[in-house]
Amino acid sequence: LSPSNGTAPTPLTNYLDTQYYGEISIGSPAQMFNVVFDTGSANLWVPSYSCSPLYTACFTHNRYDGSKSRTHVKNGTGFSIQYASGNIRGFLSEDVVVVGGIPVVQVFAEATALPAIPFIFAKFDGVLGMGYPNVAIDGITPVFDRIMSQHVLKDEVFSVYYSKDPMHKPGGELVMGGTDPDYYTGTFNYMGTSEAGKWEVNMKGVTVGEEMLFCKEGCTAVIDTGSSYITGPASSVSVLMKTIGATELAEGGYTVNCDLVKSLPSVTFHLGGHEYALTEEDYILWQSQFGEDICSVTFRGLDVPPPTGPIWILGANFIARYYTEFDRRNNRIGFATAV
Ligand SMILES: CC(C)(C)OC(=O)N[C@@H]1CNC[C@H](C(=O)N(Cc2cccc(Cl)c2Cl)C2CC2)C1
Repeated sequence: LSPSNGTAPTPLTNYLDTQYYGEISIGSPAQMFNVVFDTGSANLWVPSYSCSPLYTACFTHNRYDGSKSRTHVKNGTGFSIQYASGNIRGFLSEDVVVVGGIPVVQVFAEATALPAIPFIFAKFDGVLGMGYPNVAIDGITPVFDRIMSQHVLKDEVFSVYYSKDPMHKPGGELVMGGTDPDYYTGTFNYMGTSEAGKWEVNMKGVTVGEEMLFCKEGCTAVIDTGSSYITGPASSVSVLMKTIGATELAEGGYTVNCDLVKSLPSVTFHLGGHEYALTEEDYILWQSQFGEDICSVTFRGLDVPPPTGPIWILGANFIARYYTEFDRRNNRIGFATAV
């Protein structure tokens, strides 16, 4: 722990503004893993040493070997996660997990089936869910809950900074127990989570330029540190893309003519009585490939079926603009302007 102030920082690496991950250790002696700290889920999983060689994605990542850890406790219960992007299967184990210098005895999943799509593209090894316990598969107590019950944190909160500047070191920071004033300016605006058990809030509307076009009767916004982009209902996003003159690519992405980027409108999210605007700098990913510029739009259409949906998911590109505090003590989320 940082001396006496009860906060525990973990530096994050930024990969292409789409994957932000930090290092944890599992086992004794420590086996190191890069994980996404994902507020949209609540389980910890890493690739397993006993992953079948059929799964290439296991062999391009660090794998946990329980037989090499003297603090490993066998469990063996089956485990699976159905992501929108692919499922993961494996089994449960228990061992000492160290996050930000804080050790916890944690039940986690060893993945033995890791689909190449999408995990061959992942720079991280696994996922550490920072969601509420009731999102946790198999009712496993999440890591942050185990850390809170040790009463070592100053406040029962964690905060996330995602940098957009490739030169800026580190690429981001997770702070457990508080916030890091080095990475935001001004004050926090808070809003209650819409249902006690998820990192989501009520959104009052989405404005493009000066006109409120979407979510006019109110809707739900999920603040998801594990998502790269902003997603909204497919119909709304396709209208939004038409409004800004974007064209759809095969795999669901959108691009705009780079010459038009500077004249693009702001997209503003009305949350908790405040307006959170993203300018074209925040939502256009400008890449030069083979000498030509590609300007992709970091919005995606995604239809989440009721009762969960329809929802908007505010991911990394939103968090990169608005430093976010996730407050478990008061069941609220705070935003401040990121530096
Ligand atoms: C219902 C439940 C299973 C809990 O839902 C979730 O877990 N929902 C998760 C919500 N947060 C994003 C997660 C996700 O999409 N990925 C895949 C991913 C994201 C960005 C970049 C890459 Cl390369 C990848 Cl592979 C996990 C790595 C975080 C799903």
